[in-house]
Amino acid sequence: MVAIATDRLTKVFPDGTVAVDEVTIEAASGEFLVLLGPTGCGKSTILRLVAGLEEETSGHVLIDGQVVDRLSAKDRRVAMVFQDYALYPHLTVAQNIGFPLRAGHEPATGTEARVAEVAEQLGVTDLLHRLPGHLSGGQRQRVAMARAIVRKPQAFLLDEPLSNLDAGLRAELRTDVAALARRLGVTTLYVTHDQTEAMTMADRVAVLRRGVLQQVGPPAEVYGDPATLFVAAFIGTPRTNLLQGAIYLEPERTVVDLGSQLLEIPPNEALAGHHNDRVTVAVRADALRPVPDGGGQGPVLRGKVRLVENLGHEALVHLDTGIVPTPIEESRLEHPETGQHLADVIAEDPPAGHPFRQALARMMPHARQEAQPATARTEYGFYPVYDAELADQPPLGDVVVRVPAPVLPRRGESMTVRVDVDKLMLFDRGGHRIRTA
Ligand SMILES: Nc1ncnc2c1ncn2[C@@H]1O[C@H](COP(=O)(O)OP(=O)(O)OP(=O)(O)O)[C@@H](O)[C@H]1O
Repeated sequence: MVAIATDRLTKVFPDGTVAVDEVTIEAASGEFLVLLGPTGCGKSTILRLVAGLEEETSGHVLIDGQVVDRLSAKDRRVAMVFQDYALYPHLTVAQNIGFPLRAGHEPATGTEARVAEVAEQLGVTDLLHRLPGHLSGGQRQRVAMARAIVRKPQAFLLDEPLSNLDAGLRAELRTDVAALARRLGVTTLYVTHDQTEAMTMADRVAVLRRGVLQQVGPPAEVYGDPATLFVAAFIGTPRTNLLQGAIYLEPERTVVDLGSQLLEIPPNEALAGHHNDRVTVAVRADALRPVPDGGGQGPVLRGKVRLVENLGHEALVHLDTGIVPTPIEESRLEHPETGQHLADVIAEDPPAGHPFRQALARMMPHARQEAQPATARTEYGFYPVYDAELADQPPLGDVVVRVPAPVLPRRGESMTVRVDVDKLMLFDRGGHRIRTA
């Protein structure tokens, strides 16, 4: 098998859209590399450039170490599978799978055996005589995969192949697809905007934003050690709490002023140049643990319960802490999962007068009552920035905490959470990580 690489690959469309911006990545031979990012970040364009379906503006595509910029799509020997299957409706499953062999004028004798072999690998042997119209979505996708591998490609390019399937089938197929790629040892580039898919399938994940590569690493690394604020925000469910703050270095302690509350953090040499700097504190729900009111010793945050999302085995509790979140300057389109949270829908989208928002507000009449931009209330005097253009109302100081069932708090109750400061992540104003470990 062969490695697939891009070298400062750039694509600017005629209308000036920079879809891919100097992206350099390499999928090692046999590796399953997932390109992850929100809608419009350039994932599909990268795949199409690698496949030779699109011409790069600058930079190179390398297959097996060779620059293939001048090779036609057909000569690159990579197989691409799209989300919409694109099977021929009037051909049977067997004919669909065998189509690339016939189109490639390979001897008919070998075709049948090869079709039978890949049908077996994909578990579609029983369907060989059916027409695509008589298959389920999952079956169609298996057939599309079978057709893609029938010519023993050097690499697999998969563009959101599971996104048309329902959730259950998607979970099942994602295991199958990853297992198949590994069994065949084919180098695979897999595009998705679904972080669960990326985290469960990938050897490594490449996170993209607006055409720019943010970070490449194994799933545990991009989750646990994000390089940029965007990666921290995009990966993780529930969404990472992103809080505006400022750092104060004092002889006897190091403090992050969060506007309405202070958090003492361990002194760290990496912070030496950051006295007085505005930062974003990223804290995932797993770094927060409810403690009895008062909190005892150690760093805590305090807030009022604003919303309890009961998930059965646990609940996600939204605390109004008065701390101002850092806006991530992304639209809902860029972050499709956001829409699943009712509170976020109300907080972000659609605009105030919209009937949908009014309907939601009737369902949750108290949801935004206390909205106030936080102002300095600590001795350090840090004022968070509230950008009125990014939301039509001041954001609530929402911090999301996991609380195990069955003892769930109620709305309006006070709550104290202990912060595991070793898991705090700090980002500078440019969104770059300030590494403290
Ligand atoms: N032919 C084109 N002409 C102009 N702009 C284009 C063209 N194709 C794509 N784009 C733009 O390039 C950017 C990247 O598009 P691309 O399809 O690669 O994104 P994506 O990350 O795959 O998104 P999705 O998940 O929605 O498929 C987008 O802003 C898109 O609107």
